[in-house]
Amino acid sequence: MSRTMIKLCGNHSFQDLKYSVASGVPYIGLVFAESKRKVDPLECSKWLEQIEKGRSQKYVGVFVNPSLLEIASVLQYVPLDIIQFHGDENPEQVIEAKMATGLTVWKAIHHNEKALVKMKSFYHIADGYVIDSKVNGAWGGTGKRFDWDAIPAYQKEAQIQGVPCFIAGGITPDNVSEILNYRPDGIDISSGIETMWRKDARKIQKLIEIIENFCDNNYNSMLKSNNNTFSL
Ligand SMILES: O=C(O)c1ccccc1NCC(=O)[C@H](O)[C@H](O)COP(=O)(O)O
Repeated sequence: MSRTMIKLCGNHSFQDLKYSVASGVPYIGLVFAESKRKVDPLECSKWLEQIEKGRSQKYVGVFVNPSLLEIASVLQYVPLDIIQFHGDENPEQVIEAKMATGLTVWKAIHHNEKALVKMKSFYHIADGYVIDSKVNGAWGGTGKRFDWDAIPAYQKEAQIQGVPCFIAGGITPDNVSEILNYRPDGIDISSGIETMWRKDARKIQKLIEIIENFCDNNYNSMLKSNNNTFSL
């Protein structure tokens, strides 16, 4: 059983970034769309210069319906590894950006009755998905969860497409155990690791401990049920 991946999103200060990078999670999110968590590319590049991230950690830039120019103006300063499209971009726009930048692209899909059809339209285009809640007037970072019973259908579609599926929206250290029972490839969290809009090191640590314990326990019970033993 593979570990659930973690993306800590919406880092919008030097201190936020330091906490998220130090946690060792594989994905660090930066929002370049209109939001109270929006970061300025130049300022962000100065923070990043002072931070040594782990070799395998990746920076994910979150955009909402961006033009190519907008993406380029961020990439000029910030060495993003992944572009996350969090608006209502169509497949053509995502292909165009993917070709122009050569970067990995993730597509956010907002949970609703048409979401699976939308997800299918990004087959062979999106390199990963973030399934999020949609709240009027906000594209993301709302702290609101959707009906998690819908998760298996999204996971199944991502599996067919051979790409990872992150679940977002209202996840917190207090409810993450519940979502782990759905075995998501990854979780994407912003509000749930904040206190007064700033990343909270204690919440991050609690989140990671819960996920690591859950994954280790499941791995161990899987070994037991397969009757596997290690010999020294
Ligand atoms: O975080 C934002 O403010 C934001 C604004 C506009 C588009 C996307 C945004 N966040 C994207 C994310 O990947 C968040 O982690 C995701 O929406 C979950 O947020 P939360 O419910 O606060 O954990």
